[in-house]
Amino acid sequence: MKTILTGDQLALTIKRLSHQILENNSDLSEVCIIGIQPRGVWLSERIAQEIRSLRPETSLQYGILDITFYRDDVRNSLPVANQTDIPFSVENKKVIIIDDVLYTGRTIRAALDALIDFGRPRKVELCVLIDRRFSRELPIQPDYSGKAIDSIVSQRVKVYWKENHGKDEVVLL
Ligand SMILES: O=P(O)(O)OC[C@H]1O[C@H](OP(=O)(O)OP(=O)(O)O)[C@H](O)[C@@H]1O
Ligand SMILES: O=c1cc[nH]c(=O)[nH]1
Repeated sequence: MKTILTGDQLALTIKRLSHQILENNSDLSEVCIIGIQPRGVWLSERIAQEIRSLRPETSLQYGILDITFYRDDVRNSLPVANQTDIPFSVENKKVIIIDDVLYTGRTIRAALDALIDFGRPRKVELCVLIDRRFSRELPIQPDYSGKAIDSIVSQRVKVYWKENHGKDEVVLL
């Protein structure tokens, strides 16, 4: 096991990603942040919280999206859906999709399909905490990346969150 990000590094990375999103989007009224269920939501909530504290005067459009029934891969177990909550229109907005790990790109492909059911965004960007680069099976790349790592198929990135696991840490198993 190798630590990719310690708790302190993770906190700094989340701050950086939030600042980069603000740097590229001065007008937050046109922006929607959407966390991918289940694991992307831990990250998206932290980023949304950070952006709200940096821009307390604006109300951030924040939602969560389940992609279970849009996946193109067969799972061994019965699929269990999570909640989707997008209480605003994405029509003509800039949507920033947030997930914890980008590996093959299939989750994000599914997320794009699921998102389109809510309208036609003007632009969609992708923000991930860990980019397992050179592992993609689809032409999908992040616009905001916490850390890009090299890894092999037998490895797995695991992201631990205080709220769920009692600690903040990212490891490569
Ligand atoms: O780019 P991809 O290959 O789609 O992998 C990335 C996804 O994998 C993880 O989810 P999850 O553990 O639910 O998916 P997995 O079982 O495919 O790893 C992670 O939270 C990402 O959503
Ligand atoms: O390493 C990986 C690959 C896909 N999903 C994860 O959560 N970790």
